[in-house]
Amino acid sequence: MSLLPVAEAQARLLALAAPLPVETVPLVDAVGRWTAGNVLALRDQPSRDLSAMDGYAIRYAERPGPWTVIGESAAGGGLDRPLGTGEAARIFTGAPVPDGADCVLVQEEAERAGDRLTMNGEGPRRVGGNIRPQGTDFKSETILIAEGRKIDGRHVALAGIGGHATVTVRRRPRVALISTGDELVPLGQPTPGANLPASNAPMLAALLAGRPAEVRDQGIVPDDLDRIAAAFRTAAAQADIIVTTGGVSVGDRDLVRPALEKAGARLDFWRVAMRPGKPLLAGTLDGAIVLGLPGNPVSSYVTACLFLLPLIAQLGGAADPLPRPRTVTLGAALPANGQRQDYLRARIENGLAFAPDGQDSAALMALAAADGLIVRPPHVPPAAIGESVEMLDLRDAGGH
Ligand SMILES: Nc1nc2c(c(=O)[nH]1)N[C@H]1C(S)=C(S)[C@@H](COP(=O)(O)OP(=O)(O)OC[C@H]3O[C@@H](n4cnc5c(N)ncnc54)[C@H](O)[C@@H]3O)O[C@H]1N2
Ligand code: MOO
Repeated sequence: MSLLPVAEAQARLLALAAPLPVETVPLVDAVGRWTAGNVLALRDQPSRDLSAMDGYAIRYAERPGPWTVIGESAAGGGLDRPLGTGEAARIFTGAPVPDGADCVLVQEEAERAGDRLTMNGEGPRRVGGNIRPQGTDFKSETILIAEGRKIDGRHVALAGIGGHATVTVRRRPRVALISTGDELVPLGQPTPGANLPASNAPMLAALLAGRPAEVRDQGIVPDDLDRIAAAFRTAAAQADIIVTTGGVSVGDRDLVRPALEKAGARLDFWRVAMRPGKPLLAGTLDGAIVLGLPGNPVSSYVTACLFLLPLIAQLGGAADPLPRPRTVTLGAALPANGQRQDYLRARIENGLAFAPDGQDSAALMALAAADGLIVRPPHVPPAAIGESVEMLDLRDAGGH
């Protein structure tokens, strides 16, 4: 099999993923998930003409007064009768404007003595001054949040004001994590000889924390065909996504691919034209989607950002599941690139992007210090200082 271009591999992976069934949840619980349909306003906002200021409801043509104050309109309340000629009403921010009034005189520009009110200053600039007319933010039936948008606090406010307490989203995918490798020991355990803490699964769990996924770590499985195949079958019975790390390259101990076949999976692709992350593998096993990430921690992280997060977004019904790069300006030159799309760990300093040495796919120091990944397409020529390049933000990877 030759190396698949990154965009093609992403498209093939997402094509394996149909959005999950819907569920209706309280608005706040939907944060970070994607709307499963358009969210329509159930009411006008404002529901009627409201005052934008504390002051007096008056008739514009009657400035500068005097007026007789006949009552009060407070937020949630109102005046029990329309204003007549020469009449004004005390009014507060958010309170309904009484019939007969057409603007609000702010109290800083009002002079009041008992019931007698006069204007003291410029007053409202126009008919309708200091009034928020009914339906100016939105009218009933307006699309407040389009299908497939990621919900955040702004949408909670918008849908909430629009009359909703709940929203319909997709069920969270269940993600099973399997770490493969004879050399691995759980975090914090002794590492005699060439043993190594198994940091990939905790790293992935951390990447998914706060995102819509139910993560289950199935632990470490040694490099044994039958045991990896058995782990696959256990995972397939309870997960929507099975993520393995390690064992996807070409060594004799790289058994994830044969174990998948043994478990009865269908391989969709293996090996992508990217650095890091070349040996990435994807397939399906029963109803689950299998993503085999390379064992090198940086390769694992970068492929998770570029494939696992978009997959979760796709299953969640995101309209735009792929991460969006932004343009940055280079602070140091970059060499020409080879046949694989490069994702360089980069820092932003004084507004310029630098990709320091230490780009090895096992080098966690550079990853941990990085602000983003500079994307270098295959076969691009050298890039000079001041040139624009694309960068993926590592703080917000995937699933808009
Ligand atoms: N002859 C070739 N060798 C390699 C190729 C190749 O094309 N031809 N590809 C290289 C590339 S690129 C990568 S990336 C690695 C990925 O290999 P695997 O996915 O098979 O990973 P492993 O060999 O199992 O492990 C690689 C490395 O990562 C460490 N590791 C593994 N799991 C974990 C974990 N859970 N937490 C922390 N670290 C982990 C492991 O100890 C190894 O050091 O293959 C190249 N080789
Ligand atoms: O693709 Mo590997 O991730 O270059 O080291």
